[in-house]
Amino acid sequence: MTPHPPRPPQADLPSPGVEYRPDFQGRLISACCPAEGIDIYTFLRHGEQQPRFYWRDGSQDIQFAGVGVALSLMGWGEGRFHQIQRQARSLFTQALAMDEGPSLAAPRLFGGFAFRQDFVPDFTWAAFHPAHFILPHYQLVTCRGESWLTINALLAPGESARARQQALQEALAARYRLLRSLPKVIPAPPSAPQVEVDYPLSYPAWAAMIEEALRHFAAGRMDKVVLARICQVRSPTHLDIDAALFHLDQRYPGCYTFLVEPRPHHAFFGAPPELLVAVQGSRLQTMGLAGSAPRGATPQEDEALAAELLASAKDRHEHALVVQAIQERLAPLTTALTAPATPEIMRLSNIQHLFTPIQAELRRPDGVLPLVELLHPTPALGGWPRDAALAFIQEHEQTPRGWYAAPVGWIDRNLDGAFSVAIRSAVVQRRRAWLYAGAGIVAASRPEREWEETGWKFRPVLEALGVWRG
Ligand SMILES: C=C(O[C@@H]1C=C(C(=O)O)C=C[C@H]1O)C(=O)O
Repeated sequence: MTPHPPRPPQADLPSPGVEYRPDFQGRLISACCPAEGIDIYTFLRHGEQQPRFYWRDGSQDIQFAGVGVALSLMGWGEGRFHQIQRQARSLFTQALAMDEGPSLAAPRLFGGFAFRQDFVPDFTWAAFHPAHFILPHYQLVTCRGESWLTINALLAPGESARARQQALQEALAARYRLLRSLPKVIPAPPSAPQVEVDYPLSYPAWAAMIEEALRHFAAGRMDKVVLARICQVRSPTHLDIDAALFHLDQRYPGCYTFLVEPRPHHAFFGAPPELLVAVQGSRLQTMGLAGSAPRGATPQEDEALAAELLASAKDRHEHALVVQAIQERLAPLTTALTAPATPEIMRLSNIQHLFTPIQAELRRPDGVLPLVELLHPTPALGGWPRDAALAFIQEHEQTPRGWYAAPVGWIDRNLDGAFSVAIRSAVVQRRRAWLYAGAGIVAASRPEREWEETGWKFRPVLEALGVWRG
């Protein structure tokens, strides 16, 4: 008997029957129209019985929302980034070019990745996958006073493009009229007075995990690890995600508010301040964000806390590891890599951080996903060295991270896009929410201070759910 030839690496092979194939499932066809007068929260509320997506980049004054599914793309294991890239490329290169609107209105994929490639959905993350992107059936984009409504679908092999285009335009016009006729939704202020809030990880267990990390540092096995804990909220009534998003948009205007709800009532949302990476053509933007201090009660106190943070050797070290790792990973792929030598302060309603903006030009632009793969997780969410930190997290954190601290964002038809890291976030199923918050641990960390810091980081989502209790 001849021996079997060695198996080729599995990572990059298409999974037959699972990966999107334009010749089987159909080619992308879409139509768009200006959507003057349609408000994004009204659009989202109207779609609440369907999968929904939302993304807001405060720095660009841009909001995207999606409702329903024209196509789902998934990826598994080590090859998950490549699998999504390959499917997105076939989707957009094979798309039928009809009714071209402005690039703002063009079809986009929304989604993200689990923190780990070996993610397995558990009860909390039942509707999530290791990599999952959705081309929404309806998509609404608003940017600096302009808004566009887009309808996306797949044209089955053999189907008439002209007839389908006509049908899509009629459906789009009908949806526009319907959305215009609905009363504008202004989500009520968050309020959940009778909720139960608990923190499943006790303080002694947290302190023991940190002491163990300190022993690893002392033994020279690691320099930094980001450790997280969770907060569980149970409410007698449904938690109002739309109100939470609205609140986060108002309260954290510079952050990246997101919602990924792949199945109704399985919503993952949050308002991270941290961009993992944005790519447009050859232009790349990212940041180092690590090192945290509370906000002061007065402007003077705020300034004093910021000055203390900038002068803290522990926080500067924690921050420098992030900036160095990002620069090292990007260096071979980029030119004109710039990062100021001294961090700035990023001030949010609940916290202040050390922040280093980083820019570069890509030598061989190929969209955003290869950069997401390269950078995730930075030492701001994993640690340093990466493998040792990830192994430590896997062994010692008691709750799987799911999609917490992982990339969420969007991809456009050029495969460009933007991804934040899904922190200051929660996964919500009707009356229950699980919030995640982590902190970077280095040799000079103290368990009680890091416990307190994770407490400040729960605050945005607790407030957004109407639950904040000092
Ligand atoms: C891990 C989180 O935040 C990260 C950790 C920080 C820190 O340790 O100072 C700061 C910003 C984020 O990169 C979180 O919010 O859950």
